[in-house]
Amino acid sequence: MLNLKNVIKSYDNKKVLNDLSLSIEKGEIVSVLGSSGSGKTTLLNCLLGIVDLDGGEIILDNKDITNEPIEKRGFNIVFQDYALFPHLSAYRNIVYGWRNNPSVCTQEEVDSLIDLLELREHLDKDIDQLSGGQKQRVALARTLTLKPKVLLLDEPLSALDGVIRESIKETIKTISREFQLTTIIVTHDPEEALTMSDKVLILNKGKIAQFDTPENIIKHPQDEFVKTFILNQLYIKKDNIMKLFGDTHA
Ligand SMILES: Nc1ncnc2c1ncn2[C@@H]1O[C@H](COP(=O)(O)OP(=O)(O)OP(=O)(O)O)[C@@H](O)[C@H]1O
Repeated sequence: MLNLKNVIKSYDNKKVLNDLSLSIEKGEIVSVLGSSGSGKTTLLNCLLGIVDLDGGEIILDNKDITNEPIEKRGFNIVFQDYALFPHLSAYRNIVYGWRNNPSVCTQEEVDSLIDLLELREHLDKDIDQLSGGQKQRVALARTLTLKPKVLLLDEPLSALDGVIRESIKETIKTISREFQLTTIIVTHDPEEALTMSDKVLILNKGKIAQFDTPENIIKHPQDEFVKTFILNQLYIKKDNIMKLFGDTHA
């Protein structure tokens, strides 16, 4: 279990994360949703250990990791741009971190990850020969060979279109279930957050507007921000599509 207790982070005397407390169960998929500047990336950076907290604690499996260095936390991230090495093949990218930590994962486990992510036929290809979805899967495989306790994904679907988005969504869900891997996804897209996650953390100006299941957020939005900002975006999308068919009462 991951616990945040009264987490505070300030920049220029302004609280960017303002007293966040929450618990995430092992194996849960949680999306962090909020408008630009709401503190999503800052929260990710605090979890990773890239920036220090100004107050509060981060507890992972009953251990206080607030002051642990990045490499000892057990968090791993797949960045929005995947951060793959363009001069290495897909396979060499996948095993890059594992080669330096071979005790973490067996060759059989690496092989089964490659199969799970349907990458076997692409292993010898250069990175620029891969589609966006294939690059995303290589980045996921590379991170998973390091057996993170918590997987962080920064806007994992933003560079992908329609069908591929849906297939990566399913892949992320499968990985999380199969490995009982706590997964935290940063996104600014309500549809993405609500359809991928067990719970959604909605941030508004560094505070928790609501931390709840997708169903509760839709059926019982906790405040005006959740109602007007998040749900309205979904209704606007739906309205726009219905207007195409001449239905103005969608
Ligand atoms: N290193 C920094 N120095 C000063 N201010 C910062 C720094 N990093 C972030 N901020 C400020 O903290 C606030 C939250 O930024 P953050 O990047 O966490 O938001 P976000 O929700 O990820 O936004 P976006 O969706 O646009 O990426 C913003 O007002 C930003 O200007």
